[in-house]
Amino acid sequence: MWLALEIGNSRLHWGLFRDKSLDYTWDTDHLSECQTINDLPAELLHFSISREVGEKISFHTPIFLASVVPHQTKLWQTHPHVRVIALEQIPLLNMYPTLGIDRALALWGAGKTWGFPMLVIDAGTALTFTGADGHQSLVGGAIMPGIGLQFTTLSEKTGQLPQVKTEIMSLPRRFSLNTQEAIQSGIIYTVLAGIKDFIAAWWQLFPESKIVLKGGDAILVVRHLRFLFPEIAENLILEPNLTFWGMWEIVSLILD
Ligand SMILES: Nc1ncnc2c1ncn2[C@@H]1O[C@H](COP(=O)(O)OP(=O)(O)OP(=O)(O)O)[C@@H](O)[C@H]1O
Ligand SMILES: CC(C)(CO)[C@@H](O)C(=O)NCCC(=O)O
Ligand SMILES: [K+]
Repeated sequence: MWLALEIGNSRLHWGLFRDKSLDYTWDTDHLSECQTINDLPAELLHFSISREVGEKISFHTPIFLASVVPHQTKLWQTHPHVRVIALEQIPLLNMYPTLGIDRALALWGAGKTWGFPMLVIDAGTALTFTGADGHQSLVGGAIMPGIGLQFTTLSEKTGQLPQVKTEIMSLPRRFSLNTQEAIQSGIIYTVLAGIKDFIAAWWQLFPESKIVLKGGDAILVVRHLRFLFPEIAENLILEPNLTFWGMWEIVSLILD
């Protein structure tokens, strides 16, 4: 039994693995800077998870960590049972040194599960595209501000734009007559058009490629894509736990 800990820019994502199965997943907040690992033991692991999970894990349960937030990595490295997964441990070819470990793991996990070539779209804090060819070699990708970040920066960096709700249940009018809807329209339609365009460009290169979507905003993205571009949406695979599958692939090599 081991814990997978993915440290993203917004929060911590946890997974509890037993053998090949991912028994539970949950999210918690980042550790605050003043906390040390000695403050946490049980409390932290039990924080915001069910009693059922809490009883299964202890301070001694091994934690395999993949992080894209260096100062959070530092805090967790003081934990005696934490092992940090590094880019070099991922067998993907043609990686560049500053590639995010989350992107590499998600791509590796997706390719191992559904086959290469593969494109992963992560609709998280940042919205990223990451693709590999049929030889398990990184082709490359793109990074843009995620949906939540676009809303937040717009309100924070302007004098009179409000913070608007990110969860857009139904699509706004494209040409809006109020500020809130105009912001939603601008962000959601350009994000969806951008995703459609990247997918079209990828399928030009790799017509047979599967595409997998993950991240905090993935469900929102798929819902709207279904409405606007159903032929694209029906070919997407939604897998919230993609990074954990990538971690499982790597950790089972280590534990063998
Ligand atoms: N409960 C939630 N807490 C935080 N963000 C959420 C939540 N539900 C949906 N979101 C959305 O998810 C996005 C963040 O995605 P995610 O949680 O995958 O990010 P992350 O922790 O930074 O991971 P990554 O670094 O892989 O992007 C935000 O844009 C936010 O709008
Ligand atoms: C792009 C993010 C923030 C997505 O989580 C992360 O993968 C990261 O910090 N990447 C480093 C830069 C890169 O992947 O090229
Ligand atoms: K940064």
